[in-house]
Amino acid sequence: MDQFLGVSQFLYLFFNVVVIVLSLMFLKLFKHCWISPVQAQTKLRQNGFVGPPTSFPLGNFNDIKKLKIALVMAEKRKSSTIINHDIHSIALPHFALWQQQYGKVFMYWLGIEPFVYVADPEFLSVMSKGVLAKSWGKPNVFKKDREPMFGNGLVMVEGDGWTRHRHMITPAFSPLNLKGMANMMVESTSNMLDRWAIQINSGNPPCNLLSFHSHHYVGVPFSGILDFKQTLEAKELGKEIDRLLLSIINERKRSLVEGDDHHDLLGSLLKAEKGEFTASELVDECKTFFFAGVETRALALTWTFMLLAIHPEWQDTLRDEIRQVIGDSEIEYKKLAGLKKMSWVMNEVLRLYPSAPNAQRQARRDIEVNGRVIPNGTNIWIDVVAMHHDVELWGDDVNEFKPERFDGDLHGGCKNKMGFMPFGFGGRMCIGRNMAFMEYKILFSLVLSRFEISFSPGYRHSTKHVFSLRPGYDLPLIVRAL
Ligand code: HEM
Repeated sequence: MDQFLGVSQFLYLFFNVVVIVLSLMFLKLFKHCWISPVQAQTKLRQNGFVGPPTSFPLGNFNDIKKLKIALVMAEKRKSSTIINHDIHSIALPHFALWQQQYGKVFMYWLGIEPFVYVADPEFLSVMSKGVLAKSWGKPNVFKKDREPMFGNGLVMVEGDGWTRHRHMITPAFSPLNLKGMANMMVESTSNMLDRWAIQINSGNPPCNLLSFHSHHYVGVPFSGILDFKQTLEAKELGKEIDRLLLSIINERKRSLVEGDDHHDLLGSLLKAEKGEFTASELVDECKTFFFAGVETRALALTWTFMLLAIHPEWQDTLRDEIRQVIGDSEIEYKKLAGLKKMSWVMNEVLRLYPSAPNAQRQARRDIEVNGRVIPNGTNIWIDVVAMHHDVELWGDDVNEFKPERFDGDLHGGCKNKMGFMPFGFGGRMCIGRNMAFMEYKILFSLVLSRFEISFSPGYRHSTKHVFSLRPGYDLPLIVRAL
């Protein structure tokens, strides 16, 4: 009997502990999913942030999805020959609609995460003045998705860690190191163009330049749950890339000790950081260089090919400049600065079709902007496409391809300097921008000296926003040798 009482008391105690643990877990979940979002919404509303009605637990996901589907249907019905650079409502239909209803700063929700949308450069300018670069957060909600690509590299790292990483990496992008990389870029581009020439001679001239961009897909918040298989695949791929990079880094370290110099980014980084990064930090930085640098550059090149195909007069203008600045001699790093019109073209391409169509931050403390408080933890979505296509900032010709607007003006005549930000803003501005300009100038100097570009009749103009801003369809071009 006593034994039976002992067992039943134990079961009673066990049951109570289970109930208490489950209740605590439920309360934690309830606070995270319900109380905290309601508190955040109340605070944002009290501070004057309004936005589209939201519902639990998806926030505005369904509205975004519906608008995108409606757009795809409309696009399919549209004539295939129209090329219109007024792309904001095509790439980001939900933001275009909400902007009409709520203005250039408003609140919206991705699931249970509050976002403040910003397409007002004045607001952005005041907001960024109040926060040190190292004190900005990157939205936690995206971190899981981006982990396989960036790890805890410079794009994602925060606080003093960011200051340390940025300080150690900056020398790798110095003019001296870029100069060392220039010859390698000339050589590899020339080899690629030789292959183009062979392709053309073999009677296969149209060239689909979409091969320039990679096809990785980056999910949106909750995609881990909604698309479990893809998340798992991304994780596996991330691990495989880590292993591969680690073996390359170890090999490079060995050859550096033996005095074997490499003039690429990893070579420059290893020389500059003097062993202060751990092996896994180096792996993360290599991944970061690849994913932050490759897709953005590939898209800048892709959109430039498209715009130069529409504007053969700009191909001629650039050819004249290349003849004057470089002539028949080899391309040298120091001459590239003279290609001013090429810089205008690159800026104008990145204005109309920014490879990085948004910048994101997360407040790590309350931020006051003109008397309104963005509460700690709020995510901030800066819509670069909207600002680059804002008629109030650029004037009536905002959607025209006019590289000359950058003649003598780094901001292309934009009424607010923060309105043009293809490389981001503040201390976290793109570390690779000078490298990107160098590579762009080398590539187009070589391409335009040898080839003429025009559209293949199959081209259909459209844009698609999947993390970056990509062409909606392939980009078939006709490439003719000059
Ligand atoms: C056309 C080419 C490129 C474009 C349009 C571009 C654009 C951007 C943008 C918009 C940011 C975010 C800045 C912010 O959040 O305020 C960024 C950051 C960054 N970019 Fe680029 N980028 C390009 C090329 C490159 C290249 C070639 C590399 C390196 C090889 C690179 C490495 C990075 C890194 C590491 C960051 C993070 C910087 C930090 O947080 O301190 N990018 N880039």
